[in-house]
Amino acid sequence: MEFSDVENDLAEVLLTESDIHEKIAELARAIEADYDGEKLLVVGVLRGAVMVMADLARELKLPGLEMDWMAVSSYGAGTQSSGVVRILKDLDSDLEGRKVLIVEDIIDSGLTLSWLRANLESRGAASVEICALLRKPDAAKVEVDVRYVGFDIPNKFVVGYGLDFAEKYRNLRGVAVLAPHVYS
Ligand SMILES: O=P(O)(O)OC[C@H]1O[C@H](OP(=O)(O)OP(=O)(O)O)[C@H](O)[C@@H]1O
Ligand code: HPA
Ligand SMILES: [Mg+2]
Repeated sequence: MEFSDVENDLAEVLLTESDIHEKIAELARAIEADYDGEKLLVVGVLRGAVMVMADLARELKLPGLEMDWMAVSSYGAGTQSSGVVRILKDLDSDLEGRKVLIVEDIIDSGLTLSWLRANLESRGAASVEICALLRKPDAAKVEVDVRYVGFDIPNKFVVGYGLDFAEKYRNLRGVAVLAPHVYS
């Protein structure tokens, strides 16, 4: 879906498809350097991280790469985190002794990832690192130690490239600020 299809719902385009793909290649090179020769398990956080996970995993040249998925939710249909993280679908993999990289679309309040990292660490993983395409530094309620970040963005509700408002706009190829009239 192109921005022009939903132009009236968007206030501003922040990142184009090519901005994102350039950044994902950059992140992949950093990850490859850190996990060279190792068996890495990438964990995509459904549903927002589907696009980042699909693009990043295909960009990574790591022969031992495995992919698994977890679904958690803290936003429901609103634009504010409820602060309560629910597991909707758990991993299929055993994490004991594994090197794990959580792949996320966005760190907003940080509540989802700080909870998720602690949860995965408690399962005996050898290491748990985080890769997030977007981060809102001004929205942090808890600090999350992220090894790989794509872009720091303003504290505005954004959609596209996996990110939704009430399940819509996930299929936009870029990332845009949602116009306030859509949710107010
Ligand atoms: O840093 P936080 O404030 O916790 O927000 C970030 C999380 O919120 C969104 O997911 P959401 O819970 O809306 O579910 P979804 O991925 O299915 O859209 C987003 O995909 C992140 O997972
Ligand atoms: O800005 C956002 N947009 C969509 N989903 C989100 N989940 C956390 N922050 C956001
Ligand atoms: Mg999510």
